[in-house]
Amino acid sequence: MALPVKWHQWVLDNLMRGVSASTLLPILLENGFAFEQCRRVLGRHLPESERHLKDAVFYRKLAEAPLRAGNVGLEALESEKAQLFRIQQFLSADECQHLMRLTEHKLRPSELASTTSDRYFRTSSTGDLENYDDPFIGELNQRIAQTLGLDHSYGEPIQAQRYLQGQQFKAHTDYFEPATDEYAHHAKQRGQRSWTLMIYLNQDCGGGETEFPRLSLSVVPLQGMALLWNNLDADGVVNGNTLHHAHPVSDGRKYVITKWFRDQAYE
Ligand SMILES: O=C(O)CCC(=O)C(=O)O
Ligand SMILES: [Fe+2]
Repeated sequence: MALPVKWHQWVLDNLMRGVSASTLLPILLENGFAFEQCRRVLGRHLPESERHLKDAVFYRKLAEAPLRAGNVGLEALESEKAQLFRIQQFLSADECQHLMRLTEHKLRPSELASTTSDRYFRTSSTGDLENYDDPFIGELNQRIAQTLGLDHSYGEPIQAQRYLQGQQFKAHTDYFEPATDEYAHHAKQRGQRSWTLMIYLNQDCGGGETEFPRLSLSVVPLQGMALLWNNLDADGVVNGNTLHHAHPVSDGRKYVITKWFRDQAYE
């Protein structure tokens, strides 16, 4: 993906004014653009020593991580426009029941990383499962990290989401939009979001499908099934094809687990 036109022009204007590519590169990276995107526009202006950052290797490894983790039952739902997989029976029915009971314990209105004036954009409730002194949460965190082939230090705290009838999460991406306040605020400490792993805890609800409109794919909740996708491409550039919409629940309740990983670990 090329840089947005406005930023492309900003780079060209600065190069014309004599600002060095080495000065522009860190500014672009700080605003959430991937090294590969920057390299494409800065090209030969970058000194030889800065043309090949380690990042390229890091993001390629990140993209391959779940494939290298020796997962049984990893099925690709899409591999060209995005990396999207499912694993059926990732959790047993008993484990799902246990997590739903925990979730009911303490819920808060779900938050949004991006700013929108639409009060109905995300109407579910969130449970912060890490706050409970429950040994299964640690085990689940470990199972998720192992499945993704990533160290748990890259993970955000595990959450559950509960949707009552009529509740939904409208079309959004899980990554932070580069060059926005949202990116500056959320990515400041631990960088961009990379992989998402979510698990459906029940299937006895109407509606609640997770639709990926740019992949022409709609996933119906199935108890215990995990969906995992890379919010970045293999160059570390945010992948807009991962746009997804948790459709309104038309009957009953829907429960899911969500776990996001970052491209920087906890210190
Ligand atoms: O509930 C779903 O189907 C999707 C949830 C989701 O996209 C999210 O929490 O970011
Ligand atoms: Fe999402």
